[in-house]
Amino acid sequence: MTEQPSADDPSTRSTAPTVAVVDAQSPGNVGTIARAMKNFGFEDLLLVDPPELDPDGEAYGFAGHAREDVLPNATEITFDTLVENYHTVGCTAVTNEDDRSHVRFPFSTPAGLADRLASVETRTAVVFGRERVGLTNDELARLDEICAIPANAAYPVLNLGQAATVTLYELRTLTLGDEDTQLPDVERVRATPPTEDRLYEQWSSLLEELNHPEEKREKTMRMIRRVYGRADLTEREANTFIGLLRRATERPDLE
Ligand SMILES: C[S@@+](CC[C@H](N)C(=O)[O-])C[C@H]1O[C@@H](n2cnc3c(N)ncnc32)[C@H](O)[C@@H]1O
Repeated sequence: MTEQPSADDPSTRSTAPTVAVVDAQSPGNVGTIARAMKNFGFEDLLLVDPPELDPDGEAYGFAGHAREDVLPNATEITFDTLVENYHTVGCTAVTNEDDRSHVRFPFSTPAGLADRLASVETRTAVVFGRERVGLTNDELARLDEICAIPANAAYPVLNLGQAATVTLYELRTLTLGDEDTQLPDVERVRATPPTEDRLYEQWSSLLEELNHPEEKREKTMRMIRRVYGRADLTEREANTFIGLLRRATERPDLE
């Protein structure tokens, strides 16, 4: 682990948020967070009172490819230096039982935070707390803002690694462009109006073959249009339905 940074350290000038963990306690949690950081394009990990990170231990075992960079480059920092040098966002569960004038209010969701941070160039640290007791009220009171993941009111407290993963997933828009994610950019070819017309004509023919009652046909056709309208069919899907409907219409046992 490297020494704590000075305010002028160029490695900490990135506008992508830094991730900070206060007293992570379990090395496994540090590894899980480092891996989530690598998955979602975050590089700078700050650790306040970190546990021992043995290269043959859980932290490196859980970190996946982050064992090559995020984890060995993690920096130890004091809480004081963290709050002095960063715009700090404290992540904590918030419930209806919390006093509204309390240090947990007001709060953003991770998605709201991502939107807001997109338009500011502040050196931000997203701060997570201890597995057992989270961030203390005294610590939360010293942070600039609060972020809470909306979860089940009956049990909104995620474990540390999960909380960091969900939060960093939402914040990925600050670090990864579309071209940086692995999902292929497959062009979705919507069914063209002439294909849709052929689809509805084929349905009409089938209703005819089925001797569907005349007085119901208009309503039935409207329903079919609405269903396909909501389904937002691709050209290929529409053609598959046309083929199936044609085969159904031409079945000799319908005559
Ligand atoms: C297991 S939790 C700590 C539990 C502790 N009893 C508390 O209520 O803060 C560990 C860390 O995960 C994060 N966390 C857990 N649930 C969260 C939520 N719903 N929203 C934001 N952060 C959360 C916080 O950073 C918290 O300090």
